[in-house]
Amino acid sequence: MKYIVGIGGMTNGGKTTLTNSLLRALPNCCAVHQDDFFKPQDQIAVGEDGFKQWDVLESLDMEAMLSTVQAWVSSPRKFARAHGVSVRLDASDTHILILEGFLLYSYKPLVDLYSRRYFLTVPYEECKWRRSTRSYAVPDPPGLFDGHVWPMYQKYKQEMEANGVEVVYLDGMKSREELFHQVLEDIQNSLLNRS
Ligand SMILES: Nc1ncnc2c1ncn2[C@@H]1O[C@H](COP(=O)(O)OP(=O)(O)O)[C@@H](O)[C@H]1O
Ligand SMILES: NC(=O)c1ccc[n+]([C@@H]2O[C@H](COP(=O)(O)O)[C@@H](O)[C@H]2O)c1
Ligand SMILES: [Mg+2]
Repeated sequence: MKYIVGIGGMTNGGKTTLTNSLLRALPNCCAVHQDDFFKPQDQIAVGEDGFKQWDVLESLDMEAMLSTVQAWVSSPRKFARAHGVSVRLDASDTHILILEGFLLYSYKPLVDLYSRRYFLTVPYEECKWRRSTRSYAVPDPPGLFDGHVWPMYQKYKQEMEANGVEVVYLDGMKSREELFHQVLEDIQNSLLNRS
């Protein structure tokens, strides 16, 4: 069985942290990180607001991300081997792929592929604070969070809801351990119901 999990939601909600814990715990599990598909800096548009528009779908090479997912779908074993994930021969024939990123549910060709879509959120103040402690490959210029990051987050989330995309909301204020156990149990239950 092939099972695709989305760990989506806002920037600094805790997506990458949660994904790394799940990867260690789930058998035959690979991950694809949306952050690996940002286009080069010189291809990122500059908005009327003067900010580079990192937080829009057009700044990501989503076709390349889709191809990567399709490669996993066509052969999860080959994909796992190529990505250094050991395939457990004793485990049932279940293969899991985690897609992780801040715009997972806004790209039409991917949206129906998920078996389960999670969406991490934290309150505005917490998000802004966590973001201020991060160092991205391209550092945030002053004012980016309020001028670009937060408005784009709200826009895409509203679109997702208007399109009726079903997600399981996760409270990113819970501890790392609590979130990990909650999602691990939920995935395990969902797998049991399918088998
Ligand atoms: N459950 C949590 N509670 C408190 N801080 C967290 C939690 N999960 C992650 N963090 C911290 O928040 C920041 C963003 O986490 P990260 O997993 O990189 O988020 P994302 O990938 O969603 O941007 C990091 O400094 C991380 O250590
Ligand atoms: N990885 C990069 O090349 C890069 C560059 C500039 C901004 N970012 C930021 O990365 C964020 C998405 O990643 P997180 O969800 O892990 O925060 C976006 O909000 C974007 O502004 C990433
Ligand atoms: Mg991340």
